[in-house]
Amino acid sequence: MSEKKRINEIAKESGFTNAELVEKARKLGFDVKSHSSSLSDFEGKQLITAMGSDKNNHATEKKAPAKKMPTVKTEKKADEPLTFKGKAVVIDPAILARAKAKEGNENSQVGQSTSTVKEDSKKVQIKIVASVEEQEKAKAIAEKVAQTNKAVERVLAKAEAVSARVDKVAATLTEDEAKKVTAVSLSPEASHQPKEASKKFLSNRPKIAIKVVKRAEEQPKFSDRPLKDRLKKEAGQVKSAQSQGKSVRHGQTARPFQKKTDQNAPRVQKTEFAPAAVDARTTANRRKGNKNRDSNRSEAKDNNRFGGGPLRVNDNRNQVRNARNSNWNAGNRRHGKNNNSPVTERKFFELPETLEYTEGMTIADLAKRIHRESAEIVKKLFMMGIMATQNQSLDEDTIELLLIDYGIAPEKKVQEDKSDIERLFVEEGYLNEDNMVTRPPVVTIMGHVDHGKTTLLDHLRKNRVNITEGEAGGITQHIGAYQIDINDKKITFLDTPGHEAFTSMRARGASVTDITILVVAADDGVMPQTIEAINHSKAAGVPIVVAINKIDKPGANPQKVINELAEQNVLSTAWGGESEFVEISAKFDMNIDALLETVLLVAEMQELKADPTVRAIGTVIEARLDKGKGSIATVLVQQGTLRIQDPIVAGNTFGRVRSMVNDLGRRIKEVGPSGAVEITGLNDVPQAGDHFAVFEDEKSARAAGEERFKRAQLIQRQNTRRVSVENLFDTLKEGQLKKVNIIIKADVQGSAEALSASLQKIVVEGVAVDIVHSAVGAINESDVSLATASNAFIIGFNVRPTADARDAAEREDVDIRLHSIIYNVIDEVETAMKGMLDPIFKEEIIGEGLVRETFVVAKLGTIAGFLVTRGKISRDASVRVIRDSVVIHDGPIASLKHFKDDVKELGNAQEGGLMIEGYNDIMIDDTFEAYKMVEIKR
Ligand SMILES: Nc1nc2c(ncn2[C@@H]2O[C@H](COP(=O)(O)OP(=O)(O)OP(=O)(O)O)[C@@H](O)[C@H]2O)c(=O)[nH]1
Repeated sequence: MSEKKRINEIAKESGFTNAELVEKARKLGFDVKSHSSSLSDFEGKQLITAMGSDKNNHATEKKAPAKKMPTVKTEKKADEPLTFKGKAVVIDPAILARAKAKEGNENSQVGQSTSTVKEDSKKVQIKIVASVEEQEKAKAIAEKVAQTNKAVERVLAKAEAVSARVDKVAATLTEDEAKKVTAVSLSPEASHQPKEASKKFLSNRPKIAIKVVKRAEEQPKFSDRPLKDRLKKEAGQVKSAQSQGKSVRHGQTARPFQKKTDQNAPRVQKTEFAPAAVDARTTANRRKGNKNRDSNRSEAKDNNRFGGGPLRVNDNRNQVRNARNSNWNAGNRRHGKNNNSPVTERKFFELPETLEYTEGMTIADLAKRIHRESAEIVKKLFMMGIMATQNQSLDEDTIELLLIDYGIAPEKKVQEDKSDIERLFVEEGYLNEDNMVTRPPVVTIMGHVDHGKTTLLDHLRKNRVNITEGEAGGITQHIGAYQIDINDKKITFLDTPGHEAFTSMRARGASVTDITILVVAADDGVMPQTIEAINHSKAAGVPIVVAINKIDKPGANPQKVINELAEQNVLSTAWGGESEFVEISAKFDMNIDALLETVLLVAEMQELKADPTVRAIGTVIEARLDKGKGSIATVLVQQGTLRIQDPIVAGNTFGRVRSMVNDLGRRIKEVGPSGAVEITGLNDVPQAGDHFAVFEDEKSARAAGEERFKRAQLIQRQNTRRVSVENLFDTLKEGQLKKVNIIIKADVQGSAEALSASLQKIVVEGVAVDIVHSAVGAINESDVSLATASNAFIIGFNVRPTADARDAAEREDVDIRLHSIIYNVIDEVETAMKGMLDPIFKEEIIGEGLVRETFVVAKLGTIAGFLVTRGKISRDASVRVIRDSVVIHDGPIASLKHFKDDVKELGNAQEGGLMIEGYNDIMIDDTFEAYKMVEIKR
């Protein structure tokens, strides 16, 4: 059985190509289609034989490479990985044969190969030498490194390793690149290099050269080319932009440039493109006014990077990032707050000529208004002796001082003080004239003790209050005030007899009384409290209706009362005076109607009007705290109408009217002018005499109430200054007083009158003395109360204040002057009014001492060793030296010592040393008394 073989198998075995064999087979007449066609054993042999005869025809040409190649391969195997044209070769005899045949065909220069190899080897050597020469620096470095043998060996070893790596890299390179790289050592020609050449190659450290060559070639491959291109392109853009006169944004041009420059292989780019970059940057800088210092700094960094060497690519990249950041930063700063550009100077503002200020402005507010720094104002205030911080509120005086200092005319802004409810009582425009209606008079009953005030009030309440049927058993409630009807007209009575309430209310600035009924008992006549009541009424400018009471009594003498009242300047209209006189009997209801009609008449004369349409304002008559209901206040409505749920401010309290009860105990929903009601709903208890006002809403009521409370506390702390002889002149100077109010209390009427007449004669420009009250008797509480209400001071002539009055005066800070010589009184008041009152000092002896020893100290003087025999001797006292009962010296103490220590004072029975200022003649057994000058209150 003959075996069959495929042509490709024969080709493998014979070393011929499939095509050759197929072609030959066809020529021999075998039936073959391709290299996979089969031939019998015989045919195969025939084919080989035929091929063999052909081969012989070209023997030299083909065999030479065929035989040499394996040799080369063998050599290669020993030393290096098998490569062919720089590619790894698989060791397969058939492929090798085929490849060889192919190469033979391509070159057809088998005979010349040896010489070519030789030439190439020379080239390689020349090239190596050349490259070594070119890389002198590298050599130098290598030589330095190779100063020790070990180092040289290490370098050589490294070179070998690099060589191996180069081979590896070359294997992966493209054919062209491989050609370049292996031109030195890896070309097929080079592979034919003898071993000696290889050794020589190594000894000359060709690998280092190769390394350098490789680096030089790699550089452009990885970064140089594209970067160059980009740089060229962008530099071109910059140039073209410049040439077109376009503005080149720094951030757009300089930044990309930096990036390129940094990534580039150093020298080439620097020399080639730096000028363009500088141009671009210069342009940008010029446009920005050279503000961008950072960009210059980053430029310097760039320059430094140029010297960094090609191997620091990554480092450069980082720097590029930094440079980019710095550029961005620079760009941002241009727009941002941290601009490094020169600080813009504050625009100068002229000071205003006038400035409308509000009290309580802070320094910062003021600084803003006058366009000056707060610090400047703080400094200015400091120079003026005022320590303040910029957020501190300034008072009116300080603001005005400051503005005047700046040359600005201060103008206080008139602000509506919502918390100032008092203004509503005097403000024009709060009331509407068109809505005005007649209102009932508010009457207070005053008079001396037991003259029948309470009897009259009770009688009026019980018999005149219009109690309708079914109303609380006809019993009126005591709420502090009530209203009666008489001839369809109403009269409001304040239910507090005496003048305490009257004065206390007046002292609080409230003036609710329209008419005073002065009750004088016909059987008793004018008594001290009658006079006080008269004076109170006069001081308040309230008309008096005199009720001569108890005319039913057998001993009643109305005429006497009229006469006495005339002495007090209370004259009947029948006598040409201003007061109405009515003779009554409160107890027996005589002439009460006449009294009430007289009151109404007087009221009519007064033309008492009110506007019931406005929000209510009025005065607190009484107030108390009820355990169940809380704060309860009786308020007298003076204007407007008070309604349930009204937001209200009363004194320093606030709230909403929760309930209203009238004098009949009836719950009502509203009350008009001159009506008195008891209200609940206030957050605290107001005081009698406090004003109240209804607000538009609870919020503003609360705000006003709180503000008033705050201010009241402040005033309390400031301890309100009352007029006294000491501060009289200052008070007059401040323009607060046009009248000096004086209350005179004397031992006898004659003295009081004489004093009163003398004081009224004092003439001080623009000021008049007003004797508010002049009476006989001790200074009592009522005098103090009147003095408080009238801002007066009291002169006691040969009289003393009662203990209560003294306490009250101290409490209310009322000045009481006690004298026994009229001239002294007049002199004091006149001096005070002229502001010439000198303080009075009194000598106060604090202690005595006895000199027991004297020591003379050079340069110092005589020191007296002494014993304190009475009281104490203090350092700040003066001493009077007494010898044989005669005062021989009087002067201040220079030093006081206890043993060697300086002391402030020495007590009784203590010993010490003493020096007297300017006196050294002190002797043993001299005595001395120590005294101080103490200012005494007048
Ligand atoms: N005969 C007579 N007695 C009267 C009259 N009015 C009052 N009285 C009596 O006088 C005394 C004192 O009367 P009051 O009403 O308490 O006098 P007051 O002024 O209120 O006295 P004080 O409350 O102490 O200030 C009482 O006993 C009354 O009865 C009157 O018109 N005729």
